[in-house]
Formats: sequence, structure tokens, C-alpha cells
Amino acid sequence: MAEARRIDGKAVAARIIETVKAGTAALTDKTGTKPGLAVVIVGSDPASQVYVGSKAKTANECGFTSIKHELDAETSEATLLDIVRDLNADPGVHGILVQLPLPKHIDEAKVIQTIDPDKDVDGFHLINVGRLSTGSTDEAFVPCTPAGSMLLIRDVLGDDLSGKTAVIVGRSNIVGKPMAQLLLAANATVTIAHSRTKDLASVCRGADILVAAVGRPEMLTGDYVKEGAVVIDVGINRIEAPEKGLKEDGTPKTRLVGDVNYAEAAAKAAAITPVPGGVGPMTIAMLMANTLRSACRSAGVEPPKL
Ligand SMILES: Nc1nc2c(c(=O)[nH]1)N[C@@H](CN(C=O)c1ccc(C(=O)N[C@@H](CCC(=O)O)C(=O)O)cc1)CN2
Repeated sequence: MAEARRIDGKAVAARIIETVKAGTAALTDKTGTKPGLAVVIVGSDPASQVYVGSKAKTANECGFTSIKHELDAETSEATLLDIVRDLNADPGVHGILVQLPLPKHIDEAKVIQTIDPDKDVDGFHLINVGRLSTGSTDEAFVPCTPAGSMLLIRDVLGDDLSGKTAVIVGRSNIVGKPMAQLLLAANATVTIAHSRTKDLASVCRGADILVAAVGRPEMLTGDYVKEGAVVIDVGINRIEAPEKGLKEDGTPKTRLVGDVNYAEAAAKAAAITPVPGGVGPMTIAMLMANTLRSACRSAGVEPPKL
């Protein structure tokens, strides 16, 4: 079989951001409403800092008001909750995002449930989880990574996945479970597999659509992939790359890999997302789309179709 098509998440994300920019200009012209996105980060985890910086920058590029709260790692839960409540009450803020993970002394669930569900552009609040799982997809904010993954799948296979089998490896609230709901809503036959699944490779080999979200570098080898499958790799793992030489501090340089062994999977799949440049950029693009949608909703205007 020929090498798989490489699904270019960066290009699809750029297309979505262009749509958001145009939609924002139209909304602001028509109603005076400027979408506002508030991003809150606690602590100085380097990867989280990069993601939050990229979210704030992209929000500015889209024509949003971009608010960034950078709090030190010792910030109390009470202080963070007060900030979230203030953002809930601010009419200029249409989207609130608290970057995860949070430091151990803060109850993540409590923080998420304090965000106004109509400003919860991450789609993590129970109200949005309920909306998605009961099929109220018009009202729900859908978590950005699964929403972006779904757009990539639709780009390859179209909107109706009737007759297709999908296997998701990973059962997190942020990726695995919402991904299952989206695939089910598109009529796929869905299995959620995980570390305790018996004969995982054979379960995965049954999948027309294979979504990897386990957080283990290159765990899904070629043996997990059906000939002609569409493979979506949600994993972002930084591993040591001694072949690239040493950093200034004498430790090996690093590189990013997914949860899928790209070379082996690409030899069997019909289409596959790379890491980096696959699902990652879609996460930020979908956050912009969700924020515009929230602002459009508050102004009573139809958001653009993606
Ligand atoms: N509140 C949230 N926290 C976290 C989320 C989230 O959706 N909401 N997701 C992840 C991190 N994340 C966004 O926050 C994110 C991860 C990766 C990328 C991305 O573009 N990755 C690039 C590689 C970037 C690099 O060089 O490190 C790629 O895959 O091409 C964007 C956003 C956890 N927290």
C-alpha cells in the first residue's frame, strides 16, 4: 500500500483562523461587539506558558480583546475562584479559559465548575458535557482538541461516518470521552479502549478511524493499525533526542513525538496526523472559533460555518 496522506493540521487551523478573523470583523461591524477571551495560567510550567502565549497572540490576531492573568504557583484556590467570578461578571469577556494542569493544591473540578457555562470555551463544564452527550451540539461548547480532531476526520471522510468503526485509545474527560460523543453523533460505531483493555492491538486493528490519546510516546506501533485506516494522533510527548546533540546544560536535546509510531502507522494507514503539526494547532484554532461563537451568541448573530 502507498504511504498514507499526511493530514496537515497546521493548514486546516490556518483556514479556520482566517474564517474566525472574517467572522469577527463582520460581527464587530454589524453590532459593535468585540469578542473577548480571558486566559488564566497558574504557575510557570514551560509548555503551558507556550500554549497560553500562543492563545493570547492568536486572539489578538483574530481581532479579539485578549486578557491574560498570569498567577504565581502559590496562588490560593480562593483567589483563582474570585478571578473566575469577576470574569464571569465582565460583559466584555465571552470566553474564559483556565490553563490545565493546575498546581496540586487547587481543585481543578471546582475551578471548571465555577466558570459560567456560557463562557466555558474549553467545553469542560458539566453543563457543556451534558449538552454534548445528549446531542444538543448547537448549544454545547465542544472541547477544542476533540472538536479539532473531528474537523480533520471530516476533511478526509466527510460528515457522515455511518458504517465506520472508530476506536479511541484513552478515556480522559478532555479528549477521549468527548471524542467518542462526536464520533457517535456522526454515526460511527465507537469503542473507547484504554490501558486495561484486553488485546488492545487487536481492538485497534478493527478501527477504520483510530484516535490515540494515551500520553505514551509512540505506543501505537504499526501492529495496531488497520490497512486503510484514518489515524488521529492526539499525543504530544517530549522525548530525549541524543542524535540532535546536547543542550547548553549538557543534557540531551529533545523532540516531540505522538502516541503513534508515525513511520510504522503511515505504512498502513490511508491518512494520518503528524506530531507536531497535526491536532495541536487545531486546539488553538477551535478555541478561537468557540470564543467567536460565544460572542455571536451574546449579540444574537449566527456564527460563521467552519
Ligand atoms: N484549559 C486547557 N488546558 C489544556 C488544553 C486545553 O485544551 N484547555 N490542552 C492541552 C494543551 N494545549 C492547549 O492548551 C495545546 C497543546 C498543544 C498545542 C500545539 O499546537 N502543539 C504543537 C507543538 C507545540 C510545541 O512545539 O510544543 C503541535 O502539536 O504541532 C496547542 C495547545 C493541555 N492543557
